[in-house]
Amino acid sequence: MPATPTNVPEPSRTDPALIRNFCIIAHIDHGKSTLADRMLQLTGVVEQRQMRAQYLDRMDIERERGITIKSQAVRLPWAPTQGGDQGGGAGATHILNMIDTPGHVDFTYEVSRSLAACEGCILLVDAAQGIEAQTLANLYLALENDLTIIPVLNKIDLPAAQPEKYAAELAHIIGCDPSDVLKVSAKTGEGVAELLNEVVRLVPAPVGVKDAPARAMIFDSVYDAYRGVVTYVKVVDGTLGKRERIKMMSTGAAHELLEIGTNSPEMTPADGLSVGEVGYLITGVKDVRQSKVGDTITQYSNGATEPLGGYKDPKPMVFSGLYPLDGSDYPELREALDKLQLNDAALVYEPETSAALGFGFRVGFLGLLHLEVIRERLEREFGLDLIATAPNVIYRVDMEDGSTHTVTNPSEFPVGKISQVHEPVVRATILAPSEFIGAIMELCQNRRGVMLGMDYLSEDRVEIRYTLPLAEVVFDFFDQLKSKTRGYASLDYEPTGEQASDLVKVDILLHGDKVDAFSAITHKDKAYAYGVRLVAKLRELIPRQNFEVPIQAAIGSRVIARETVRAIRKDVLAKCYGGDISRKRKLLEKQKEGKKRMKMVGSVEVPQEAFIAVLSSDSEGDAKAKK
Ligand SMILES: Nc1nc2c(ncn2[C@@H]2O[C@H](COP(=O)(O)OP(=O)(O)OP(=O)(O)O)[C@@H](O)[C@H]2O)c(=O)[nH]1
Repeated sequence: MPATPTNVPEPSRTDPALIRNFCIIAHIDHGKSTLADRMLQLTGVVEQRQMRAQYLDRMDIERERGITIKSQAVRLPWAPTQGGDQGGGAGATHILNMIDTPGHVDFTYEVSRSLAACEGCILLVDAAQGIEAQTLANLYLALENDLTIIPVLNKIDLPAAQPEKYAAELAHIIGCDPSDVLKVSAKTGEGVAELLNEVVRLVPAPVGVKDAPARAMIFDSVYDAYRGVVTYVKVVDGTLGKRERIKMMSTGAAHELLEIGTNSPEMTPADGLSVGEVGYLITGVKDVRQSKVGDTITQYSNGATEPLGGYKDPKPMVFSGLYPLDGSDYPELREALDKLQLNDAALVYEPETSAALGFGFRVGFLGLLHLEVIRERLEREFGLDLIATAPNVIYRVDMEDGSTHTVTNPSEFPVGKISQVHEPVVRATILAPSEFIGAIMELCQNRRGVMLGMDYLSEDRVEIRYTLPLAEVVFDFFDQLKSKTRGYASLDYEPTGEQASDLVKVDILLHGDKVDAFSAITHKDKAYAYGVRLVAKLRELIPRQNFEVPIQAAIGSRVIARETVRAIRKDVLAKCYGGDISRKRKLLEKQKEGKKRMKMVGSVEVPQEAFIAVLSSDSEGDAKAKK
């Protein structure tokens, strides 16, 4: 049941001057959920007896089960002096909309849409740990969106807390006075009421044109098994009313508003939403791709003509083949992908067959993190065991006969006379303490980067900009960057087009048969190292067979590396003298078990582990060992 506070009367259409839209940004584990809990409690939207730890997270679990959905935005009524120490009676009741940002900054576009729905943010930092990479990455995004930033140190109840030290650090980074940094304990609730007062005092009220045609920005879109897609919006101009016909401005598609309302924190229907208000709407669409993050909603007739800025069509940048370990799980994999796509506008896939891995899908992702999240969800939520082929980007291949091929799978790289191969490039921005400049430059140089510039943000922090081939970024670049900078560097990149490069396809042959799953497109200078490394790795992983198995790496018909797995099946009974039949049986059973996990590739048995080991993300072109 909606827990409507009894003590605070709430106006149905809020005066924009009384609205404050804010979000909490923090490094992982710095206490964002705990602080949100305290706010729900203090503002009375969740009654004491219903309160339990991480209230909003609890809804997350429910959402997975399809019962209710996670609140992307919670409406909190707050009269500024309530619970504060100013005294003098309660002020006017304000509406604070706390907007959740997607957890990871790698989904920069989604995070920046959530931030665009706010006028201010709380920058939460653990008082025992100080600023971390994600704090900074989020902070810079908030600054880009012109948000008012309220610096807050959390966990001041901890004995290890060093509030003075970290207040100075925070103040230095955002350019305020250390005394402006608030200190709270989300655990005990100390300082949280004062923090809410500061949100009212410091965060600007939203501004918009009340009588204009409606313009609402979609900052999140969530699929719910019972209600279809729930779209979270911030109304920038005008008013959206119940049962109104609306239009998605990027596609022109029309929908009827079946329900509109706010979350406090359960969904509460309302008559409409107007300037500055944040809430949800339901149109009955069944697929988030029809209600895309960043799009502008307006009235169907006499609507706005100019969309709000910032809409980008999600475009897959990285592709990988996903195959069930057990071929009979293929229908389940298809079903799982269908389900995930309902909630993920950026996920695209099509069926694909591999001689080595059987039936699977070629799946397109926004980036490597997106890939990992999807893979993890397929395995965790749908119980699938998967093999993912090494991720690759999209290549454009011009042939001498004038034709052009778009390649999303290395095994489809055209044969014949190629005139030029183009690959996507990104503009990468790396922020890190200046002591790591050398290590970062070395890494970028190794990845075929071209430096664009470098600036000192403070005396010991730098911003380094590079153009890098996307293919070099998607392979463990972030991991390498983190390990070379002790976790301090943050990385952001955006696509900036493509460049012609000297690229070749390296094939791996087992006993003369090409193994499509191991084909890779690499820079010519790295092809040899890739071939040698892969072949050596496979030799270690492929057990001896009844016959000799040559393992070769080749560019076209030219073999660049070769190893051999010598013949002879391992006789597991060789050392087993005498007549202990049970021991013999055990050994044979064990051998049989091992064989079950083999895949036949042509005439060669390859253990699953070989695929997994070879395709894991450290199978990178340059010979740098992963730390
Ligand atoms: N002592 C103390 N512990 C706190 C405080 N705030 C949060 N914690 C603890 O810190 C841990 C992380 O808190 P969360 O609220 O889950 O952090 P989060 O930032 O939401 O983390 P993610 O949801 O994983 O990003 C939990 O074990 C909390 O109990 C605080 O003020 N004092």
